[in-house]
Amino acid sequence: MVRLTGKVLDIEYRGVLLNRDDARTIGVLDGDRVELINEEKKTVAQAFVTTTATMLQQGTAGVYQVTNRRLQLEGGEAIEIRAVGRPASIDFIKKKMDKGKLTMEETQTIIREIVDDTLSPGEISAYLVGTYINGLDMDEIEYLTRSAVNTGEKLSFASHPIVDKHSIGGVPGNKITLLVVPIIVAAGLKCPKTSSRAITGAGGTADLMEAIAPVAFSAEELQSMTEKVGGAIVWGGATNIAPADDKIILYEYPLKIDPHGQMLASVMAKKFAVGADLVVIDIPVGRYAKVTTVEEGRKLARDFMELGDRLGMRVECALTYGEAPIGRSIGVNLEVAEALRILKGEEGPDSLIQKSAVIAGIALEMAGKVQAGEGTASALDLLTSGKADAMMQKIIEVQGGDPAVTAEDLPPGDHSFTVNAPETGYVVEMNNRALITIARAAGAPHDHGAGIHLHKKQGQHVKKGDPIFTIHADRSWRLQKALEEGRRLMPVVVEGMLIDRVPGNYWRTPMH
Ligand SMILES: O=P(O)(O)OC[C@H]1O[C@H](OP(=O)(O)O)[C@H](O)[C@@H]1O
Ligand SMILES: O=c1cc[nH]c(=O)[nH]1
Repeated sequence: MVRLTGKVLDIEYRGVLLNRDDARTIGVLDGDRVELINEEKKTVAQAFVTTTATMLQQGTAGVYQVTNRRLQLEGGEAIEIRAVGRPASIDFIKKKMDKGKLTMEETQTIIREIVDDTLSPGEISAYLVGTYINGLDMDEIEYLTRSAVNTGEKLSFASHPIVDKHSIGGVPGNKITLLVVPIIVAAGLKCPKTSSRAITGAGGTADLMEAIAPVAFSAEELQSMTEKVGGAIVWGGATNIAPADDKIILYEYPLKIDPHGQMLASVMAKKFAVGADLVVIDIPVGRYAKVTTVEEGRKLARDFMELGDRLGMRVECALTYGEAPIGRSIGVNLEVAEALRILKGEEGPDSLIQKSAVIAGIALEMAGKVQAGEGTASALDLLTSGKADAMMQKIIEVQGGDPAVTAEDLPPGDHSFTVNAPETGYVVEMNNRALITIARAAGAPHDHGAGIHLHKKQGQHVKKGDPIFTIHADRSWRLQKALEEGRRLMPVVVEGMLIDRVPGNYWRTPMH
């Protein structure tokens, strides 16, 4: 055991930086694990070793911010450091990479070490890719779900039922939670909704909600907000509810992957941990969605229901149309503005209103609020009567946002480019995946003004020169990046007499 002086490094990363001479004394090489002890607080972290003796003064250990959250150093305290062996999970990750079946104990160890920040980004990615390529069977998915819940906190409500919804994502513009949750709560049900940030998309529900209210709350706060107004829409990554989830999503996001077993566990762990009794799952089906055929969607629905049975939750799934974006907007401000307009009774796209009403309607029927077959109409009634809007205002307020927020407070980015129809004809294809790539290149979801507004949708007739969609960005270099992606991907196909024109010169005239 070696004693060094702790120095907090103002870098949002995990690990500890050691002077190469101290590393030699401790007996570790760059990348090895060390245990760090600050009085009663301990953690295991990866050591990074300086290549010169002067980069970090000998006798000092530089602790990165993520690791310091466990040690809580202010700087200048003496900390004890010793070498420890490689994490136990690495053998289990290797087992999955070799197509093995993981036990409950092995899964629990992997998840515990992810939550404790013991595993390095490379090891977490190896685990994810192992599960992506070799899959997880239903036992392994149940172990993963239980482990994700056991490593965090659970909510416990005195009155039931607790109703929840979740979308598997994969379709752009899917802002339905901003309508579905207030409808469910306006019907008198409790819905403590936790959402993730974008995984494969250009804006997850947590990203969207954050534009109008804080979303980072503890499990206790989520419970008390739900008890007070009936519901809330928060970011799962801040709650300590299934805390492994967000740490896993962090490595799925750049790869744009959402492995089947991880997705089931991620969604259902969040439902189980909030104590949900009744759950509606939205499964968008479309050529460029996560689920490409109805058969695949039915199989996934059965998996969700089986997992629900094993965990004691009643699950119903809706296979929804995922060929085209939902509504006419993609990206944070554009999507939230579209949802707020509908809540305020202004006109909005049918695809968004109908989908939200169908999903909320299933929840109302499951909870016995209405007879079977009457859910959609009842949900629409709650939406058009303004009751869902009043409820959304309460939810925004209880989360610390401004309940008077309107669509006008959420402007699209100033830098824009409109793509016009090259020919008269029909919009025969909208490639969802390409639209997401373009929106992300424009800066979504980090830049709230970034995204795409669709003037036309699949199947609509356009005249030559009609605007088809506008890309918005907060920064001009981001807009240029988005245009490069657009030229490469050609996300919209208008079919008239001309099948294609190379290069597509409709990308050439910027409109501001
Ligand atoms: O980025 P992609 O992969 O599209 O999906 C991720 C989104 O889907 C789910 O939506 P919700 O929480 O049910 O609204 C997640 O929580 C997240 O917001
Ligand atoms: O919350 C979610 C949604 C989709 N996929 C996941 O892995 N988690």
